[in-house]
Amino acid sequence: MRASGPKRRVVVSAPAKVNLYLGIHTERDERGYHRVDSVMAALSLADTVTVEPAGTLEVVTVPAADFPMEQNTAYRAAVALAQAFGLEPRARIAIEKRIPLRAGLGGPSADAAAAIMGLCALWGLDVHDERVEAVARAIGADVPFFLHGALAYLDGAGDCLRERFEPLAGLPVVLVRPQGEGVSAGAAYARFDEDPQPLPPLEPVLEALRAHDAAALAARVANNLAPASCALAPEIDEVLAWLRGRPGVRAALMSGSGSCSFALCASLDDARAIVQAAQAERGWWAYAATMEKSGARVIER
Ligand SMILES: C[C@](O)(CO)[C@H](O)COP(=O)(O)OP(=O)(O)OC[C@H]1O[C@@H](n2ccc(N)nc2=O)[C@H](O)[C@@H]1O
Ligand SMILES: Nc1ncnc2c1ncn2[C@@H]1O[C@H](COP(=O)(O)OP(=O)(O)OP(=O)(O)O)[C@@H](O)[C@H]1O
Repeated sequence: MRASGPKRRVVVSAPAKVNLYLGIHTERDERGYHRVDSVMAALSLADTVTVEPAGTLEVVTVPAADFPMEQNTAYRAAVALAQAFGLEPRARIAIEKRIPLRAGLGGPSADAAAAIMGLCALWGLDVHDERVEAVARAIGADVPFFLHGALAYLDGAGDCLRERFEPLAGLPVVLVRPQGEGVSAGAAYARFDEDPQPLPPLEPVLEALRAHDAAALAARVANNLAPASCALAPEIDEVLAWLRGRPGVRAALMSGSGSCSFALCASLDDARAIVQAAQAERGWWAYAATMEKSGARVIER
């Protein structure tokens, strides 16, 4: 029988997300962060984060990152978590990357949430402790979502949980990211400020999710950050127009700050056919995902 107490090696799944609704307000908080209404869904596309004890703090990624380890959200999360609890951040964190970067799929945030979850298990901390929540929020606006489940509405800076919904687990979602640099979230918000867009209706989206109604949801998804991101990366519009003309697409929308877009599909076969066509006809990155039933979660310890 396994002894209770701190665990020795923990493997955590770090799922990507899409924003089914993103409404950016012009109002900002004391940090300069915009007020945001955000509805996010976790997906079956995921990084894998393995956390184990070590002499110092080390973060390695596969494939290797092109930026210093100290800038990795998982590294920053480990330092902040240890500091919040008066511990030394002694751990090795290995991240298998599958979620594309600068895509609006929340990869860096998911990795941070998974690292936090793994370190809590390793160090015997309660992941529901409010200090853990504060650490998550300090690392990135999307990080708290991944600690809270699979389908949720958040407000504040997009980091305050307001409502959780029964996951639409298994719902097919195809992801398509055009070639190019992608879009950084900060750049998209800065562009938004130059030409703020009206808020789309939020309540109909929440009603569709409360009713667990995927068809009603598809008619209501919206993102008012999309015009800003499309101005920075016009190829996003090309992807959206292409997606909307494919068989089986119920709705297509840019995720988060882009440059990845997604389509809610009638079937997984439709999603797979779209992946093939996106790769063969356009050379775009594409992935046939489904909605998940949980956010970041321990898969092995
Ligand atoms: C676009 C979204 O992904 C939608 O889910 C998020 O709003 C962004 O989440 P994120 O990548 O975790 O964002 P962070 O790393 O916290 O912030 C990156 C930058 O985006 C801007 N930012 C982010 C969130 C927010 N509510 N207002 C902002 O203005 C800030 O300039 C910030 O410096
Ligand atoms: N764990 C990580 N994985 C990938 N990139 C990371 C990680 N930690 C820090 N980064 C940095 O974050 C940058 C991407 O940030 P950005 O917020 O634009 O990403 P994103 O993939 O669009 O995610 P989001 O949807 O949360 O905005 C990378 O270019 C890299 O420099």
